[in-house]
Amino acid sequence: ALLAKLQQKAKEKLKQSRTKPKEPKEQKEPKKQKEQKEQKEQKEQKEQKEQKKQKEQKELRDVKKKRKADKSGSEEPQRHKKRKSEDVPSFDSDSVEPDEPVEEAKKDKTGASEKQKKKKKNEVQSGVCVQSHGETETENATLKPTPGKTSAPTGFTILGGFENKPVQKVHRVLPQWLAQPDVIHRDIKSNLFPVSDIPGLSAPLVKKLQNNGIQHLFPVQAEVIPAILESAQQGLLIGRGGYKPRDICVSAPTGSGKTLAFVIPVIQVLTERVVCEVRALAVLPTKELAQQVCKVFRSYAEGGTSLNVVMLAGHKSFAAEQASLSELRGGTRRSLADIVVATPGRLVDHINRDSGLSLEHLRFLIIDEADRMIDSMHQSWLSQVVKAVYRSGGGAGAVSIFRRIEPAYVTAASLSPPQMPLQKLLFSATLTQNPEKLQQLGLHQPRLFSSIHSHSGTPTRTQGGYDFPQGLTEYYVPCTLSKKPLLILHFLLRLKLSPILCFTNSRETAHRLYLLVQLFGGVQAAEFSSRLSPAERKKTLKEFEQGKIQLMISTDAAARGIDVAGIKCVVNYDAPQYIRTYIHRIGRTARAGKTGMAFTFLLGVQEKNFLQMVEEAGTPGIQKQIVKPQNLKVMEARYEQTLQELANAIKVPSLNTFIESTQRESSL
Ligand SMILES: Nc1ncnc2c1ncn2[C@@H]1O[C@H](COP(=O)(O)OP(=O)(O)OP(=O)(O)O)[C@@H](O)[C@H]1O
Repeated sequence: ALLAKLQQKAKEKLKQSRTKPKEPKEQKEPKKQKEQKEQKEQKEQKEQKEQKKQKEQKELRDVKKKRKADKSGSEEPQRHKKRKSEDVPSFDSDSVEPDEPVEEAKKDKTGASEKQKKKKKNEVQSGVCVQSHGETETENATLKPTPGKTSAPTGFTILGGFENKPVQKVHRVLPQWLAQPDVIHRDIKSNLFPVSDIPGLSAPLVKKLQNNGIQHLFPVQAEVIPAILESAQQGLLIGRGGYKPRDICVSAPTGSGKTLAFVIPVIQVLTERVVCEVRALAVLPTKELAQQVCKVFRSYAEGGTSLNVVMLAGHKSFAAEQASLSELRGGTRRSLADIVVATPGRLVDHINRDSGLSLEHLRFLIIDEADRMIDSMHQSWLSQVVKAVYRSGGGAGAVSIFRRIEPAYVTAASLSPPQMPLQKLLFSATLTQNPEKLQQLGLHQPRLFSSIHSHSGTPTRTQGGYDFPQGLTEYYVPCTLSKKPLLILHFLLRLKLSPILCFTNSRETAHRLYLLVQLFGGVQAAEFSSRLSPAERKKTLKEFEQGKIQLMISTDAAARGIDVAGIKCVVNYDAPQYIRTYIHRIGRTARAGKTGMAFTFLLGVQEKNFLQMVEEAGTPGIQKQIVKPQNLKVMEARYEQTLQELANAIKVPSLNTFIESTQRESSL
């Protein structure tokens, strides 16, 4: 307006100068002074107005603030501060925030306040990447590009986050049933329970146990037997209260008596059955284990019950197994088996070839060596079994208790109609704690029984570790490859540690060592591996058990579950590669509360890794056992001669080749 006024005045002046004669110079000066004076006055008035406006705004804000403070007296000061900007409705870019010190409120060249800059700096430090929109976007639009910084082309401003930050440790959180198991005491000897005191155990079975020389039950049996019996309290056809019973998982050390923990309750529950149908199925990973478990089932089924136990493990021809499963009478097929003990491969064969194995009445599915069986899930044996169990669907009438429909989801509706339950019972000395692996088993409200670790006397469960038998003493023997055979001979002939169960990592090593010991003489040895037929293996095991064999050299075929009484010493001729293998191997001794020793021969390169692996597994302690070279010297001459004989016998061109091949196989 001032400019327009001045222009107007200039125009008028020009007009006057054209019409009027020019005034003398002295007359011009006062006019200019007058104009400057006017401008000054106008400026002062404007400044006064501005100050007044600011003062009013401040007063208004103060009043509002005071009111708010009265209203929410308990509010945190930080939150209150944050609201300041919200409380100032007419805050524009030119006004100075009155509550802040003047320096802080000062604007920089780009128009952003110090406070805003600080906020931005914090965001950069915390590595936040925010999308700029609304107010921030406008700010960005007016921001002049700073050297070294690139503005984001897509509406996103990258504020940083490239610097190294410490990675947060992820802690494993187990489901409650895995994290809080029912505790089983690991110390067998001081936790024996008289058989007659076990709740729910029938008198005939108590008698049978006593007749078999069992006066007391081991901790795992005292916990698990009543739990299984309780879940079948209402009989075979219906779960307790009409509901499906909980599945049971048991993790207890090797040799702690897990077999009887499922054999006894299953026999007791099935004794009440009227019609013979397959109601219990035990699945085990190897033929030898199936035979062993079958033997235990038979010993408790015979005399006193009419239960039939059938084994499907390939020890007989398929046709012979088929004949033992069912018979045709009066045009209808009748089951001849109440309890089936099987290996997964043979079991699936019988299901697929419809050999007369009906699982529609199955009440107990026992998975022994469960972790190993989960590993073999790729064979999909479990899904085939479950399919066979629910094959009849709703055929026997919609509300009949014989109706069996595989529950997809557990809901009130799916659980309310009573139906014949299928209960899974899992057993292992090294049961996985991996919920993802366990999920493959489709467990229903599982209940875990697990042994305790009591180094300090306080019962605490091994975290991520394993349980070792109480009576076991572990040793490792540092050695060289060429001295290994001499060491085993030293253990047998000089230390008199027989019977020894010796493990190698391959059947070739087992075979060569067997030949070497045979040629050396003075020791009754045998090998046990897939080189032998099932019948030969059975014979070897029997002879070993009878004490006819002093040294049994085996692959991991005998590492799991094999129960041979009287093994004093286990030798890991080749160090095992996995901790689970180690635990099962050494668990062939110190069984049923007895004592035993386990030696592991370690090459220099293996020592560190092996000891770390065993330590992490929670070993109560592994001792170093040094065999002095002079102790082996007496046998060396004979040993060299034997090696030559062996080289000729197995037609290996030179001794070096023998040693080299052994080296290759036994390297970790
Ligand atoms: N209550 C008991 N009293 C005496 N001996 C028992 C008792 N229970 C089991 N045993 C014996 O203890 C030994 C080990 O039992 P079992 O084979 O069931 O152990 P396990 O826990 O299955 O071992 P693994 O994990 O190695 O398979 C067997 O010889 C068995 O006869």
